[in-house]
Amino acid sequence: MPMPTITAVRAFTVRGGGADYHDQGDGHWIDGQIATPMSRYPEYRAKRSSFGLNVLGTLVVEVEASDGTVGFAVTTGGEIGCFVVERHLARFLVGRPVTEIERMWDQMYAASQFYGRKGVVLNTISGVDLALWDLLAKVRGEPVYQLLGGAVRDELVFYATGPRPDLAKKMGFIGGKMPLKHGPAEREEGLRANVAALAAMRDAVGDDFWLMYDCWMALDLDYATRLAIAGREHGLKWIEECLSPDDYWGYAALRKAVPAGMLVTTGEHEATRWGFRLLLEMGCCDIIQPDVGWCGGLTELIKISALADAHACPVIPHGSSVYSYHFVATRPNSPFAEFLMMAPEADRVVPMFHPLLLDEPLPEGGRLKVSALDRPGFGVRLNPDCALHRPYPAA
Ligand SMILES: C[C@H](O)[C@H](O)[C@@H](O)[C@@H](O)C(=O)O
Ligand SMILES: [Mg+2]
Repeated sequence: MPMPTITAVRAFTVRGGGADYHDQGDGHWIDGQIATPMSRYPEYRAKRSSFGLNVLGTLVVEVEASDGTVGFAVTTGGEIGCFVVERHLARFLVGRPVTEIERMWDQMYAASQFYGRKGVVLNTISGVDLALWDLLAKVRGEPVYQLLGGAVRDELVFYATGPRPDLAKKMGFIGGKMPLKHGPAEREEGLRANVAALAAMRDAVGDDFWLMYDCWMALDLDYATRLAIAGREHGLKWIEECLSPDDYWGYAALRKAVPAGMLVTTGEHEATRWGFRLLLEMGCCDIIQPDVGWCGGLTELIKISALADAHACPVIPHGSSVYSYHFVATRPNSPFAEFLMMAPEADRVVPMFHPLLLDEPLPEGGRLKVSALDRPGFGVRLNPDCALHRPYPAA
């Protein structure tokens, strides 16, 4: 039976949460003081929105097939992403059978290599790829994870990211990853405050609950090494994304410098099998954390994950709601997942891409039954109350 073909591709942007989950407005922990590469400039230290962390906004990609089925996905990409989709990538989709995801991915990547390869262009390709997987799975009437080889576990278990691991423990999560507050520009006083905050949280959660620091590219090798050594006595399980994503050499050195038993993790701002090949072959980290909405989509994450598995390196995707859940359910080397606490005080479980997606499944007791994913596609709907803007309608 011939498969439907793609008849239309549409790209929208939307503000206020959604896939650009850093776009939260005032009073949310995720826009509080968190160390970043911009923290060396005091005027950009208090809030990450001050230097534009939320500048892109959400990209919504819709792909419609000849039988009327519509697949969609959301990622971080905004108007730039809309331009790339409608003025460049759509030509590789329209007219193609919904099954030819590999061909469409290869043409999107090869055709944009002269200006893409990573960053917002790979975010955009990821968004298109996820929409294609949503469309194909809907045409076949199956959840995406069933197209990926089926579940290898009955439930997903999550660690929680946010400033309140003490609350996350009470909610049943297996660990808590805190954003690092102070960077090297705040010198010894800042380092002591980072360690004191970890020590206080360790006292609050007890010895067996995982505690991690997310350093969001803010550190240098010396500072990261000293933080890791100081964190050891407080049971710091892993130290995440300490350095620039381009400093593969620094990560390789850091991994040799940290105390035995402490893990070095990174990857959320890396893209494609080639970027992750560098991380793996240079011995940069113990866990890779690709974001399926940024690394190239599911089509690329399948390749990245197989490469990591050959290196015995776990793949714990950066939190991306249903888009990572459907993947993690199917991979033995993805034994747990990340859940970003998107309530402003990190004190309750709310949908990660709130308010943009309806039917987003939520962990209960820090766990999510794979059966909660048993709806066609990724199993979510766009919230009709969220105003979508289409800046580059098809010419
Ligand atoms: C909490 C971190 O600062 C980032 O906002 C977060 O998106 C990312 O680094 C993560 O690992 O969740
Ligand atoms: Mg991170």
